[in-house]
Amino acid sequence: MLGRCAARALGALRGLREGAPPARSPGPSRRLLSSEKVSDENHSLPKPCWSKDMRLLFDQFMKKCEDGSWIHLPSYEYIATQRSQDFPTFIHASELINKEKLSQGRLFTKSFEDGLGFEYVMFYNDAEKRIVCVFQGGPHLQGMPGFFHGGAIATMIDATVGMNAIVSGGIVMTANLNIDFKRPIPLCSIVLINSQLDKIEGRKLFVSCNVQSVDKKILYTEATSLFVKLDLEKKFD
Ligand SMILES: CCCCC/C=C\C/C=C\CCCCCCCC(=O)SCCNC(=O)CCNC(=O)[C@H](O)C(C)(C)COP(=O)(O)OP(=O)(O)OC[C@H]1O[C@@H](n2cnc3c(N)ncnc32)[C@H](O)[C@@H]1OP(=O)(O)O
Repeated sequence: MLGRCAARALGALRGLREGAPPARSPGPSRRLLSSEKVSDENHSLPKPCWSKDMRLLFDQFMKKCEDGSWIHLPSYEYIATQRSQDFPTFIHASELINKEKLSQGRLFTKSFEDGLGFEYVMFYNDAEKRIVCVFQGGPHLQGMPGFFHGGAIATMIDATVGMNAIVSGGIVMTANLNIDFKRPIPLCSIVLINSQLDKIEGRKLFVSCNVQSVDKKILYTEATSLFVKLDLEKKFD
């Protein structure tokens, strides 16, 4: 059975999509799909730009979802601005940023054309408090020729450990992120980002992660992070 915090966070994630109907149930999605079905709405569903290997991994994880031990996490480009009152940081941002600009806000990882930037899908295991992200990076994420930019890797790590912290703790922000880049990651390869909630101390959530090749033979990156649950009474300057 899904923990209360995880259920609430998952329900909120679904309801945050621009124009999305309110989430009927905060429980996990039981809608099982395979890579043959293509959607351009929920970005964590198979798209034509996903490689065969990415689809294969998607199908393998969707199989693991069948007994409820793993949950396929949804992912959308836009966060409904009408829900922004729920988030103190957004309230502050809306005071500083032009309303029109704010309405153009889009999740950074979703700002590239299909296949050129960040293609990914995340799966959550509530019993083990971990998330696996299957990431296919596109050619526009290049740093050193032929390899991913370190900032692109950091972004995907932050997104994955961040999602783990959100599902475990609710509304959080990254306070600290330490990354060891051990091997360069070839451009356009598919990797697994394995994140794990290590401990919770009051408002602090400690999440670690590694980035591995799909065959798990190469350890590319390791990271540790600290997320802090936002104090809803506090105003940010
Ligand atoms: C449930 C609904 C979910 C809705 C989700 C909506 C959309 C989801 C869609 C996609 C999500 C994708 C995931 C993306 C993740 C990306 C996250 C980010 O990138 S966040 C952006 C980068 N981070 C920031 O800008 C944060 C800037 N910092 C701050 O705002 C603040 O410092 C703070 C982190 C909020 C903490 O400030 P606060 O005043 O609240 O706390 P304190 O300072 O009192 O600290 C509390 C506690 O933590 C310790 N702490 C704080 N910072 C650090 C640090 N850097 N290193 C070590 N320890 C730190 C501090 O010492 C206190 O500890 P203690 O209580 O023991 O004294």
